[in-house]
Amino acid sequence: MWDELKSLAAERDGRRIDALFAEDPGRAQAFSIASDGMLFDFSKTQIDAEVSAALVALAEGAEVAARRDAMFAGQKINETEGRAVLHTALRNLDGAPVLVDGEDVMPEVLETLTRMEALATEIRSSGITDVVNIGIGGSDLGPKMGAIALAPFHDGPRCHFVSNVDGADIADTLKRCPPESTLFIIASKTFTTIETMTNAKTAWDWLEAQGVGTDGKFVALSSNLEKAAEWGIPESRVFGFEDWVGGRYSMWGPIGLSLMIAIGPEDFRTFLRGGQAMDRHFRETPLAQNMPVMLALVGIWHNQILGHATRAVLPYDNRLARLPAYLQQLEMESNGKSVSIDGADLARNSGPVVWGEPGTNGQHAFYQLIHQGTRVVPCEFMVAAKGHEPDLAHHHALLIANCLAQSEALMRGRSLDEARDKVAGAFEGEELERQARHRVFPGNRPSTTLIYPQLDPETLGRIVALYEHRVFVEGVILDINSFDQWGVELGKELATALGPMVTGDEPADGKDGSTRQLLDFVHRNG
Ligand SMILES: O=P(O)(O)OC[C@H]1O[C@H](O)[C@H](O)[C@@H](O)[C@@H]1O
Repeated sequence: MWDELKSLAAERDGRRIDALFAEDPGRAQAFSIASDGMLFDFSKTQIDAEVSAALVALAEGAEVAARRDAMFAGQKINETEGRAVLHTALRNLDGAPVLVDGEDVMPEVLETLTRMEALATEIRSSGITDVVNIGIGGSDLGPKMGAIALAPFHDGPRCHFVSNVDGADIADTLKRCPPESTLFIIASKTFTTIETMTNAKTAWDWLEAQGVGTDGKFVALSSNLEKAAEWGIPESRVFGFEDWVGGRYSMWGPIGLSLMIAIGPEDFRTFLRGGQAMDRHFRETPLAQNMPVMLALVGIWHNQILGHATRAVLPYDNRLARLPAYLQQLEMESNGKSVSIDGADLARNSGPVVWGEPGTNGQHAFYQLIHQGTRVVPCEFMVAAKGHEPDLAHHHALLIANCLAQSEALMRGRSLDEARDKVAGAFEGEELERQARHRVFPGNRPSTTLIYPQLDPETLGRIVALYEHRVFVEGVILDINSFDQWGVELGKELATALGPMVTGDEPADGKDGSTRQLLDFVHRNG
C-alpha cells in the first residue's frame, strides 16, 4: 500500500487543490468528519477519493482496529516496558470493567478520582490562595495547558506551574506566593526526576525558612508510592496511579489535580466526559469516518508520502497557547523513533516535527515562510465558533476571519499575473517583473481545520483525546511503540556525570574538546 500511495502522489504532483473544489461541489462535506459537535475539515489537501481509500486500506492493513481494541482491552502493547496502555481507563466514568492481568482496575481508578475530588473541594474552600504544581514533561504540560485553556472556568485558587530546573522558574514563582496559604503539589510518575525533586526540595526549604513549616502544605502524585512516602507526606495526600498511565497521557488522572482544583471537580468530570466521548467515537466509528484515524492518515500522507517533515499546529484560540507545546511531547516523544516494534530499522520516516503558536500572533512572525518558503508546511488550524467574551464578539469575528483567510490563502496563492496587477501602477518594465515575482504566492499548500462551538471542558477533553488517538494510529501504521521514550535517557545520564565537572569537584578529563571548552568558560565566568 505504501508503494501505491507513492504512485498516487506522483500522479497528483502539481494538481491544484482549488481545482478539486471546482470539480466536486460536494468536496468540503466528503472530506470532513463531524462528531459530537466538532468538525474536522481536511478538504483543503490533495486527498481525493482514491487517495483516501488507499490511506484507509493502509490503516486496515496495519490492523489499526485490532490494535486499538487490544489497547482498550488492557493488553501489554507497550512491549519494551511490558506495560498495558490504559489512560482511557482514567476517563471511563461509567466504570465498565477494564482488566489488567485479569483484574478490574476500575474500582481503584474511581476511588482515586473520588479522593481527588474530596481534596480539591476541601482546598477550594480552605483559604488556600495559591497552588504550585511542581512537575515536568507529562507531569506539567497537560495540567498547565488545561489551566490556561479553561481560564473562563477557573474559580479556584491561583495555579502556578514550576518545571524547569533553572532556579529562575521556582524563584520567580515563589515571589508571587504567600507562604502561609500556598499548597505545593509534587507531580512525578517516577518521583525520581531530578528537576522535580530539586524544585520540591527548594519549596520545602523555602516554607521552613519562611517559618510556616511544611505540615499540610504538600500533596504527592505518583506511581512510586514508596518514594512519595519518604517525603513524609500523609497517605491521605498521596494519589497513586499505575504504570499503565504514560506520563504524556496522564492529565486525566492524579496528574490533573491542579487543573481540578482550578476549575472544580464538576468541570473536571466534564473534561473527562469529553475524552470518553472521543474514545467512544474512536472505538465505534468505521475507519473512513473516524476522526483520529483520518487525522493520522492525513498526517501520514503529508509526512511519509509527500515528504513534508514538519507540521504546524495553529490554534486560533489564544487559550490554547500551550497546546502546541503539549502536542510536541505527546507526538514527538511518542512517535520520534527509528526502530520498529521488533527492533528493525524503521522502513520510513518517524512522526513529524510538530510546532506552532496561536493565531493571529504567528501570522506576524513565521507565516512568511509557510506562504513563500521553499518547504511545504502542512498546517492544522483550530478555531471556536464562539468566544467567551460576549462583549468582544467583534474580536472573535476578526479571529475567525483571519483563520479562514489563512487556509484560503495557502490553498489559492497568488499567481504572477495577479501579482503583476497588484504592482502595475507603481512599476514598469523589468522592474515590474522583478517586483511582481516577490509578491507571488505558490499556493496549493495543504491545511486542515478543526472547528468546535466553544472551548469548554468537554471540548478540551475531546481535543486532547483526539490527538492521543491520532498518535496511536500513526504509531500503529509506522509500527512504532508509541509508549516508551528511551531517547530521553542518554542526556539524563550524561548530565548526572557532568554535574561534578560543572561544580569543579571532578576534572573534565576524557570529555571532548568542545565540552571541556564550555566547562572552562563556566569556571572562569561562573
Ligand atoms: O513524571 P516524571 O516521572 O517526573 O517524568 C517526567 C517526564 O520526564 C521524562 O524524562 C520523560 O521524558 C517524560 O515522559 C516524563 O513525562
